[in-house]
Amino acid sequence: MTLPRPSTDAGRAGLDAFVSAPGRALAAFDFDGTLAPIVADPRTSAPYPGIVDTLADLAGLIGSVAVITGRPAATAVRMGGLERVRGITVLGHYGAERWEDGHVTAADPPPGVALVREELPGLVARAGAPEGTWIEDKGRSLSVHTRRTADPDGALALLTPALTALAERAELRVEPGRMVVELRPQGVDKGATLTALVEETGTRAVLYAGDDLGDLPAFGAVAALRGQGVPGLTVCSSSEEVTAVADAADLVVPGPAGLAGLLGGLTEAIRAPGA
Ligand SMILES: O=P(O)(O)OC[C@H]1O[C@H](O[C@H]2O[C@H](CO)[C@@H](O)[C@H](O)[C@H]2O)[C@H](O)[C@@H](O)[C@@H]1O
Repeated sequence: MTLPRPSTDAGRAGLDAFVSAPGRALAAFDFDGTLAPIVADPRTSAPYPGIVDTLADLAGLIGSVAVITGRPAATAVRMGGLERVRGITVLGHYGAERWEDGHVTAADPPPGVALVREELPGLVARAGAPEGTWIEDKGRSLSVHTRRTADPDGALALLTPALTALAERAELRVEPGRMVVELRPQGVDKGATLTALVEETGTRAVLYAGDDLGDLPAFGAVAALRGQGVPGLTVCSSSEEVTAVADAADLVVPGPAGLAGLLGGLTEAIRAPGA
């Protein structure tokens, strides 16, 4: 299997460094839209067939593997069967939660989350949310999904002003995503989380793959790490729903299926260098 060629010089250098010194490489992945295909009902998400086995193979060859997700850490582990990947770190809620070896550590959520939990159903109803709008309560954040409405973008446009006002009152952050708006605690994002993990693990080459706007801070972190002498590769799991991520990536693969191919190619390239 031939490895795809990143479109940027920095991405090519990142890929070369990753494959040539795998023992100090970190591969980190978003979950929904990256490891798991997008589905209409978030409660039914599942990894792309075979991708977790491929990830487990790769994990045995490189320094560190992580998933950094907007989901609660334990939810991503359960939905993904990620406990099968030896040594994996799963950072949930953009890094506010950490799952390792079956244990979750996290600080308490700020009080604004309880305020949003109380007020969100009434606010969504008063705003005239169309049928199919769904509130996902993730414990330390809440998301309003519109994918199952007749006009998801229109529903988001209708609801976002009121959601933004509620987030301001609750001192929470508004996180836009694929047919979803999330109200979540401030002070953490995937970029800071990835940077901290790179420092903690002594990583010398980093790969980050994502598909949505919430992944762009991690792409920014890879760019900043390059400036500090850590080569890196950003990978977009592409969709027609979000083009900004492809625009920012060194390498674009066609969705989770394309990522599965890339992971297989990396595994082969590390096992048989120069083949
Ligand atoms: O950081 P991620 O792992 O990508 O999580 C981001 C959000 O993913 C989920 O929503 C998205 O995936 C759903 C299932 O495919 C889809 O129905 C929805 O439209 C997407 O926005 C999840 O439900 C959210 O809580 C996550 O924040």
